Amino acid sequence: MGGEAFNIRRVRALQVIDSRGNPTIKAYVELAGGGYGWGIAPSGASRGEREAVELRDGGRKWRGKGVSRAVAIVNTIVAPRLEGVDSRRQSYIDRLLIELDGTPNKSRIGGNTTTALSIATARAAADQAGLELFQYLGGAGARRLPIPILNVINGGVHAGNDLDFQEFMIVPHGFNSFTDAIRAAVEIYGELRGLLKERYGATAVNVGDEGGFAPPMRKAEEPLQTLVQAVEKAGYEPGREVSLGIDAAASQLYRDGRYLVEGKAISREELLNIYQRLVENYPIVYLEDPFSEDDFESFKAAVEALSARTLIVGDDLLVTNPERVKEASADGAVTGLLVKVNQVGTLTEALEAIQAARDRGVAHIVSHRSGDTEDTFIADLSVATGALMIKAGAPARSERTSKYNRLLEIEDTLGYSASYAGPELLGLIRGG
Ligand SMILES: O=C(O)[C@@H](CO)OP(=O)(O)O
Ligand SMILES: [Mg+2]
Repeated sequence: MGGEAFNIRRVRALQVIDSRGNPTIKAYVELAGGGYGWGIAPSGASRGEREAVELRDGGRKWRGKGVSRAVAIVNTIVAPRLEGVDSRRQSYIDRLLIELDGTPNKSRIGGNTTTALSIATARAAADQAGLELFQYLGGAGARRLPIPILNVINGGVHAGNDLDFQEFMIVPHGFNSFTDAIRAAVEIYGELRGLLKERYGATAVNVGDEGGFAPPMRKAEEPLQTLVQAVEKAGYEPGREVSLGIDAAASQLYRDGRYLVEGKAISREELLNIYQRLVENYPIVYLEDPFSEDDFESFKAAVEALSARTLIVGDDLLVTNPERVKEASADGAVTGLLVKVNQVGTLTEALEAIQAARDRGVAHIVSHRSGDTEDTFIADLSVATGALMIKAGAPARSERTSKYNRLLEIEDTLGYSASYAGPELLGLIRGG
């Protein structure tokens, strides 16, 4: 196949909408040989302060959230620079975008713009090569399916209830395949719906941004207890087959050195005590952003106190930034990295962050955003990079199920050569 076939012939962008009904940018890349790719930027609500900036128009149209400026930047400034470049040179193209932007946080051309372009480029090159996206990105070794961690009870800024912590997840690890894990998750989700309806009435099973329920609960014990019941009712063993996870998204709870939990401003030590109690009483294996994005010391304390039982994962703390990952991993502030391409803005930088984590024995978890779309790129990315887990919301709402469905398809495509990360989880935590 001639090298020229991979050259970029045309780059375009368009305004589309995400799962919250906000505009977002979709980029298209066409190659000389006919290869074709697209990518849509997702959008977070509980954003880290150090994330790449989303470029938005302001004003009255599209409720001020339009991305027509970002679209215009692609069509007039970026497109001429990328045309003629070999689409397989992902890192060169991403560097070009970084240089075109020229700011440390991508505020000029927008992290949303670069994310959509970066994904579209990878997809086009894979298409031209005639490879599945996960195989193009990950090679022959990419055949392990990640553990889905499903946010089934929502709180924090993702829901209108009084739960302080943002996400309560089920982690179906004790299975031999991704397919079996998803089946269990769906069964548990169904049992949970029944339990909540019985207890709180029909409105409690309205769903939050990520497809999870948002029942009128207050204390963290309530969702955890209910989840254990739902796991048991579905016929699975809590802790052995299905464990639990929390994303506290604690930056959202942080005010002047204290954390607002259950209506009180508590100290970091008191918050750590709460986690300790929860981890002792419930089969929690995943704890994300237990402290604020500036509270490195508390993350370290959490790793010391809790890492024999649960992963301590940095999201807002690390913002998928390779330098932050190096620092936090070397310092023992995390045992897990949450990966969101749009937090840093390019695929190349996200891959660097993953490499930095891997080099330091830190597991990585590929993640969606609370405002997401039909783009299933993260499913392929998780398999390509050998992620331990994927966080993609509840098994409801198509922008969430599309990721799980893509992984079901990948497992099917791989056939006998597929493996599942689940059975390794407990050994990995206990051993580390
Ligand atoms: O905090 C998180 O981990 C994410 C995704 O669940 O939320 P958001 O996209 O709003 O940052
Ligand atoms: Mg988070």
